[in-house]
Amino acid sequence: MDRKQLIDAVKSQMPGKRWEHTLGVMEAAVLLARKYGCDPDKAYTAAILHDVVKYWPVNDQADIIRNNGLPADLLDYDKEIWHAHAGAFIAKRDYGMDDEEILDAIRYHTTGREQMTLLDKVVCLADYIEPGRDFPGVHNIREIAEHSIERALLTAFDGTILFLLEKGKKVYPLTILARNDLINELKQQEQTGS
Ligand SMILES: Nc1ncnc2c1ncn2[C@@H]1O[C@H](COP(=O)(O)OP(=O)(O)O)[C@@H](O)[C@H]1O
Repeated sequence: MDRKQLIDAVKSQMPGKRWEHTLGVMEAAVLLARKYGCDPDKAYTAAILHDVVKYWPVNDQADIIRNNGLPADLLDYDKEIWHAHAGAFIAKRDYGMDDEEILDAIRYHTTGREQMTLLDKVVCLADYIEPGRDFPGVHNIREIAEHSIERALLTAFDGTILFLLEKGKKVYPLTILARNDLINELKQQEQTGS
């Protein structure tokens, strides 16, 4: 499948509004990749695919997780996070995506994870700050992203965690682990002056 075919195929899986969001993530991911030094092509491809199953019925997303050995604990948390893991599985099965770095970036784009790669960070942050996003605090995260991808992502995760706490919802622990890691990374950067 070439790039154009991939774009057309993924576009057909979602309503126009969500496709506009995907276009925004593609744009933001390429800019972040260029700025922070990871492969813009991989960032672009991961961004195309990141929400591929977002608009599939949630029962189908749950079945993908249940029937293919994906982390079953996801199903104990908000269904909003299922599409990332299910999406990585479908990207491989139905779209022939076999680049593990790209699959990881799709898989962890909503929750993050420990030891996030630069590509993981780029796609995850692009999802938060793409031009169509308009939630309280997004301008601040965009500004921080001008000088630190780790600090911007930390601020974004803090916002998501606070949002979930305020709503009385459970927090999938991977986001806490991702946050802890980012704090460690920032501390290290401070110590080494990088
Ligand atoms: N660690 C987590 N635990 C539970 N829910 C989470 C967690 N991280 C994110 N979410 C939920 O997922 C939502 C993210 O969805 P959204 O930004 O629409 O994802 P995407 O852009 O990938 O479709 C958040 O609003 C939040 O409700």
